[in-house]
Amino acid sequence: MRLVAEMEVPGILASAPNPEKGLTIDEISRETGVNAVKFEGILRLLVSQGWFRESQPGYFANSRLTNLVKKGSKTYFLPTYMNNLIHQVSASLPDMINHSDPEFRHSTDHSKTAFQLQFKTELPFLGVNSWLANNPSDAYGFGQSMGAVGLTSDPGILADFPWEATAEGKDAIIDVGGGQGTLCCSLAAKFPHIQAAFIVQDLPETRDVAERFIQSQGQSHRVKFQAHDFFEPQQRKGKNVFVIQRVLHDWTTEKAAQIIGNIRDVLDEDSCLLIIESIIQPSYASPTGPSFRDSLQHLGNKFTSIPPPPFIPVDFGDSSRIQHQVNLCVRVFCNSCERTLPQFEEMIKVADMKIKKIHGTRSWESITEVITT
Ligand SMILES: C[S@@+](CC[C@H](N)C(=O)[O-])C[C@H]1O[C@@H](n2cnc3c(N)ncnc32)[C@H](O)[C@@H]1O
Repeated sequence: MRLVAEMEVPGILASAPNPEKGLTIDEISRETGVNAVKFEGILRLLVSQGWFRESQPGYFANSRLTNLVKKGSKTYFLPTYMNNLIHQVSASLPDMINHSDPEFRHSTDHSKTAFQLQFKTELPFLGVNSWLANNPSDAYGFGQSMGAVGLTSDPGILADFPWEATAEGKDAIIDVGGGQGTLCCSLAAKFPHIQAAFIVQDLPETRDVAERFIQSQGQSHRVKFQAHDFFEPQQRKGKNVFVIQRVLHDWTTEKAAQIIGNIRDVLDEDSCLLIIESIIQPSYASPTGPSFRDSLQHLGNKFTSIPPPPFIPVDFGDSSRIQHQVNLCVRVFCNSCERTLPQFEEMIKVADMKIKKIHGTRSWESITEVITT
């Protein structure tokens, strides 16, 4: 994917005399200078996964998916930066899990991961004084990639939660560890009537990528960046909606509890905390279970374990692939994980809080409302 994205194959096929028909492998080879025989096998594999089409024997054309890897598209950094980094680091996953030192194998330290093994560094991947903090171009690539991931989850997150009612009468919606501000920008664009300010809190090195992104979305007047270390006391007090998305999965239970504890300290009856993150379900399948019709009766606008029909896994198999993939990503980079419901409850209990409600969404993540005990 990195190869075709960097070679700008989508653009080359889009400028073919007939883009529906596309180009032959020899024509692509003439345009790009790569070896036709070597490149054809790569294109065929990508066709089999839907990334391109073979419009007629020997002709390759763009598919709808190709737009995702087009230069200039919002998702361009996934094939060209993040997936590449994930592939490099994943190569050391076996050496992390089965490390010769038992202390390393059982460590929960975020400096004892596949990332440090692969990159031969002592620095943790992200956070204060991390590898990202010391490598601005990587911080930029990572910020852009997180923004692209946001595009995959924002539609469901926005559609399946009462954002306008929750923001009513509030001073601000504050996205803690909000990266480049994708969620705030998506919320601001979809809900023009929300009066509350949108604040993206993240480390100072994220400011540049965040402010550029917010400006590119035309939201600089409503969405503001604020440098804030979430291990320090929360500075924003008042009537606020705190949101924390895809952050707690980067940290151990104790550290994650510390992060939400700092938000808990400023919560009162006029403010709330929403955790947006996946909840991992078991993957076993049983030969017994309700009919499809009865199973679907359990679907509703709240998190619930839907009883699977016979031979369908509890996590609905491949539908939960992204959650399991992200689970391993945070393992290789941060020595942490996506949580199961009991692990989620444990983290919230350690922070001396409790779950009010878990909202299932059509995204791959749930929205968990958390309150003080
Ligand atoms: C996995 S990214 C998630 C970003 C964003 N919430 C999203 O969903 O796209 C984790 C974010 O936490 C930020 N972060 C890490 N350590 C932090 C700290 N100590 N204080 C504030 N933000 C931090 C990183 O800069 C990064 O933007």
